[in-house]
Amino acid sequence: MMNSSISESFKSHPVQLNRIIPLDFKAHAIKLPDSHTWTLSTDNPPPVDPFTSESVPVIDLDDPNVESLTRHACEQWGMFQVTNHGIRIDLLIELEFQTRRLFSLPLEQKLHAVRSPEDFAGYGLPRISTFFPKLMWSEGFSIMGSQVEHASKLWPNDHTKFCDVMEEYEREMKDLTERILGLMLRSLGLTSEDVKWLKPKDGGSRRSEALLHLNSYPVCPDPSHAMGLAPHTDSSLLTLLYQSCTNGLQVHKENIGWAPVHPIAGALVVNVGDLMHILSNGRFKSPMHQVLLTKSCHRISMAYFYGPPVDVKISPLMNMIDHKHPALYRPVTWKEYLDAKAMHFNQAFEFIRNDVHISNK
Ligand SMILES: C=C1C[C@]23C[C@H]1CC[C@H]2[C@@]12CCC[C@@](C)(C(=O)O1)[C@H]2[C@@H]3C(=O)O
Ligand SMILES: O=C(O)CCC(=O)C(=O)O
Ligand SMILES: [Fe+2]
Repeated sequence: MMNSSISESFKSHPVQLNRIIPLDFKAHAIKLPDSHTWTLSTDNPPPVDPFTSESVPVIDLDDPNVESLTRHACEQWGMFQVTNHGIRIDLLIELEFQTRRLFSLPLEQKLHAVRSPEDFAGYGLPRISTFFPKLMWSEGFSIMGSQVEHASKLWPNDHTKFCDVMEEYEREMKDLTERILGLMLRSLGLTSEDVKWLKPKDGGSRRSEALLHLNSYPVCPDPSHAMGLAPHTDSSLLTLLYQSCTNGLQVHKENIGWAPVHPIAGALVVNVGDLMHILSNGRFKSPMHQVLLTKSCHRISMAYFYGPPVDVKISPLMNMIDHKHPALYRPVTWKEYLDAKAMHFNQAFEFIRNDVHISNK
């Protein structure tokens, strides 16, 4: 955990404090400050009508056709919701309770656990805030393991329950993410032999890594001129998101535009990450998504970013390559990819494309 890909990437690309420390949202509940006023482009088509058009697929993990449904969802959307995933509803309720408990603390108390410029863990603005002139109307808390140091700064005598819940959720997410990852790979015709790195032998540094990130989007005085989370793709292999019951998440789909991801009680959202896009040689898309705000609901969400062990190079899988489909990307570790993202944001793929960097031997 000390030398994780994520921690190493933050060390190489520190974040300025003015892109870490959130606003006191409660003190600005009446008027949106200029620092948070976005000129939102009008070239997006209006959001699709939820009753007439296609929406993000919902897959029952017990469905006999689960593999082909998964492949279709990953090729067409890069995102789907899963039900019958086996995560206990009381754990999800407790997770939401602890998350709301954290974000409802006064700002000065949350700042006791603020991230430092070279660290990924703790309280602060989304990392992608460095790429925009205006700030987003959101705050977050990043966890790897139980994050006792930061939690005990928030609640000096009363952090055990928070840490226990987060740790239990991380354990459950790890198993479920690996199960869904296996499903995605089988749906592409791959066997466990093809992806041995997925289940590395325990011990040493060869362990998959993950980050649990809690997101909070307070009620906003002027939602149409503010941004919850700007359009981005996830820098993971796979992200599992619990969005509780508030609206706001949208995913971008070719020929459709921005489509809302309607909350379904107890369901989890699965998001294809950039590394899965690379592994599948572009066959599975890592989709753009964003979060818009509302005037009346304080949205929270919990995103579990799953990635490969620190020394594994991710590149298009052999089975995805032939003379018609040459390898589009060169091999990268997760750290190298996070660094490319920290420098080039949504253009990161361009920097690891084969035709840009190396000539094929
Ligand atoms: C493992 C990850 C995933 C990161 C980068 C790194 C650590 C921080 C993560 C997030 C969490 C919040 C949304 C996001 C968009 C952000 O701003 O910081 C994520 C980002 C990404 O998916 O790129
Ligand atoms: O809040 C959400 O639903 C989206 C969060 C997200 O996209 C992220 O954390 O990467
Ligand atoms: Fe995301």
